[in-house]
Amino acid sequence: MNNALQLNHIQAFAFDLDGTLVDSIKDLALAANAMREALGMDDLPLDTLKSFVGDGMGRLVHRALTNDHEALADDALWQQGFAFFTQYYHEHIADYSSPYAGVVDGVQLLKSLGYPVVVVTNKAERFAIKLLADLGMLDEFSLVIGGDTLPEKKPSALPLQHVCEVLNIEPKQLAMVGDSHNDILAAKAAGAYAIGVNYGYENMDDLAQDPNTRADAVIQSLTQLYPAAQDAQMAQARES
Ligand SMILES: O=C(O)COP(=O)(O)O
Ligand SMILES: [Mg+2]
Repeated sequence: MNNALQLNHIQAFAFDLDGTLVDSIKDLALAANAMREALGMDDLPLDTLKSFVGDGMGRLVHRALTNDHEALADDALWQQGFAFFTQYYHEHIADYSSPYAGVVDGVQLLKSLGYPVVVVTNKAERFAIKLLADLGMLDEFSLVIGGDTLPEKKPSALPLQHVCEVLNIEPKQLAMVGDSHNDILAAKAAGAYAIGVNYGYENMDDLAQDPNTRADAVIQSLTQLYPAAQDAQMAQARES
């Protein structure tokens, strides 16, 4: 059981990209299967490929080539696969991808209350920027941190610590909203507030079984953040 949204100390919101802001799985899966076909392999089912997303494109290519979550492909095969995948995916990044219901409104409502909103994704930065730009969403975010922007990616605390430095806030004043264990682990490692979404690529009920990957609160739509943020701002105004 997760707690109700409690945004009283929150000054800014960081959003994960794949599985949280954007339903990108079909384009990722088509690119992974196009790569496999180019290398003479059969297609993999969408659900299998979905379980391979979340640790960046390098890992996705290893997993898609080996059809295994942990295995690493042979180096030369990986080089070939990665080159094919990145070129194909860059060209087809937004063929089928679109923001989830509630995302555009949810983000705009938070901005209307004055919160900075940023993106913290494990997707490589240039792909994250292209996807957001192609969907007309890039200008909503004051900062986009990709999986290769800093020396470490989620579940490391580093990307969220960096966001806090840039925004000049304390980690406990940042809410991280995501769909995967990496988002929750990163939030907890940084000391930020971890909000899970229950419509993405990982199952929040499964993640809640382990205290380390249990979100502080789970939401069905980003629009739910608005009334909770309004309440928090009213409580803050009463205190000051
Ligand atoms: O590219 C990935 O592996 C996942 O990206 P995400 O961090 O936006 O979910
Ligand atoms: Mg995600």
